[in-house]
Amino acid sequence: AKEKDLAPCREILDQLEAHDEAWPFLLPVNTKQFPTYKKIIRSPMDLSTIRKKLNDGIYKTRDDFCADLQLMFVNCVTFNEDDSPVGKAGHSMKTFFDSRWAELI
Ligand SMILES: Cc1ncccc1N[C@H]1CCCS(=O)(=O)C1
Repeated sequence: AKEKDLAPCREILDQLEAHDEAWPFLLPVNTKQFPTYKKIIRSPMDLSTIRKKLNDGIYKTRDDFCADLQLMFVNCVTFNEDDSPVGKAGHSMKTFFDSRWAELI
């Protein structure tokens, strides 16, 4: 198998989707509920979109996958206050992701 295959990405994504604080990230942000979102966030990203891209073979490397996760977290910090429910969930999810990602050799 390719030394840097994408199987660990599936595994980490499974764990992110199952995380207690994944709820803000499971689906694309609803721009009707948050009308300013599209103006402030130029490149929306969420876990369902990442799952589809992974399944459709869009990611060629692990780092392509990692970049979309980081985009999702940066969008969250950009739009949400750190002490808001969504902001706190985002920090928690990023800490979890970063620790699992670091475990990959
Ligand atoms: C990740 C994010 N950034 C900015 C605004 C909203 C969200 N997520 C929403 C997803 C649907 C449920 S919710 O509306 O409570 C939170």
